[in-house]
Amino acid sequence: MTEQQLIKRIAIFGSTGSIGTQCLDVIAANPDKFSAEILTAHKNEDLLIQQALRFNPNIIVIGDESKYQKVKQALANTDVKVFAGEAALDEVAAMDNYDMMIAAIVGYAGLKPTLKAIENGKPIGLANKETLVVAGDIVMQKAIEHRVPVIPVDSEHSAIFQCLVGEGRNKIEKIILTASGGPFLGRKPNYLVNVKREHALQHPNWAMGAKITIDSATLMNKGLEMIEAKWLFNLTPDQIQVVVHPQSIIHSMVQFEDGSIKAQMGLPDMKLPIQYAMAFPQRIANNFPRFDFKKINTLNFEEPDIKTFRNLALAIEALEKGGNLPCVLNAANEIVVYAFLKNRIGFLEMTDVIEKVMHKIPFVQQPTLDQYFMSDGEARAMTADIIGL
Ligand SMILES: NC(=O)C1=CN([C@@H]2O[C@H](COP(=O)(O)OP(=O)(O)OC[C@H]3O[C@@H](n4cnc5c(N)ncnc54)[C@H](OP(=O)(O)O)[C@@H]3O)[C@@H](O)[C@H]2O)C=CC1
Ligand SMILES: CC(=O)[C@@H](O)[C@H](O)COP(=O)(O)O
Ligand SMILES: [Mn+2]
Repeated sequence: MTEQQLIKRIAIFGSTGSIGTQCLDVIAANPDKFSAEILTAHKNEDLLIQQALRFNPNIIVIGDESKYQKVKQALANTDVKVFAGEAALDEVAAMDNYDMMIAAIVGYAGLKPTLKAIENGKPIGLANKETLVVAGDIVMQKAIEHRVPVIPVDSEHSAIFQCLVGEGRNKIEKIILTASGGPFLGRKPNYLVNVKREHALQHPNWAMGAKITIDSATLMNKGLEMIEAKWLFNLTPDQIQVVVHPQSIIHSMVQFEDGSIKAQMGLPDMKLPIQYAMAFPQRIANNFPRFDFKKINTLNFEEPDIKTFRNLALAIEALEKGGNLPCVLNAANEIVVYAFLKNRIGFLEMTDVIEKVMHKIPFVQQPTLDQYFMSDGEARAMTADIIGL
């Protein structure tokens, strides 16, 4: 954003998703502060067209090339430029016509455009945690080289970020990531063996896309978030603790060297961390519902059951060993979640398959970006093969 420009031009990569649509809600509520400059979708061309007609962005990208003609025709009477295909995401991320990227694509597909935006010097509002799980060392190193702020959108990491504002060089003793526990909190394997996608998609506190909702049900989401936190806040694995907090009111906490703990709280509503990342370092007044201590007067905390929810144990193993193991874990997880959503694999089988893949793909201690890409491809192929996809 130039000094004269008051409006921050936002590029939403993944505008048709849960985060993307809420980001557009924030833009719609603050037309004096933000505009939607770039919007991208993968398959949902109808919603992308609607968004383009409403927000009049400069550029849109439809990932699925077979939908290009339909989108182009629908916007024939507008000035919106339409691009299509995976490569277009990288090309558009490398353009100069926006001030901040909101990285809201789900999964590994978000990595390359986010890297392009960083190389292009654009600040990132990062929802796509998989980007840091796959190649966190390279992504954060590039962000430092290009002096690009990576501001977390993920609610827990936004909470930690907010707790750290004003702390300067004060040392973190540990962070405490809160986990809702998902829809199966307290359940044991004899119950989980039979659960189906419809039940697993019922998150108790958050309405989110399908992939992250299944990750929350298996506790893989919290494992991915531990790895995400390591890279965002430069932490060692023993500085990252997970606590189950079923109400999702405390979004996470930081404990400092003197033992003092800071928490960030609020009702579970992703518009708040999205807006915070977009407006940082300012806070913007809004009419989002407020947390009322008189209405919810009990906040509970307990240890995560990693013997039952073994995905979290696998993610901790990947966090501790590092190298390409988090990338392999992520790739295998993306495939098993896809298979579970298609009713091709059971809830507990997901963990067994991920474990096999993690222990079969050759370990690389310090991968290059190309080696991360290769590990991702090998892990996906092996996972699909084991499942029989
Ligand atoms: N939802 C939430 O509340 C939270 C989400 N996050 C993270 O944010 C990210 C987005 O999550 P969420 O919004 O729930 O996901 P959704 O599934 O709701 O949306 C995903 C978005 O990515 C697009 N997309 C999917 N696959 C591809 C692909 N291969 N190439 C390009 N674009 C693609 C989709 O396009 P289309 O719909 O057109 O196919 C859609 O716009 C995830 O990494 C998630 O972990 C983090 C914290 C909270
Ligand atoms: C909203 C958000 O950030 C999600 O990642 C959320 O935290 C999922 O909840 P749990 O993984 O704690 O169930
Ligand atoms: Mn989260």
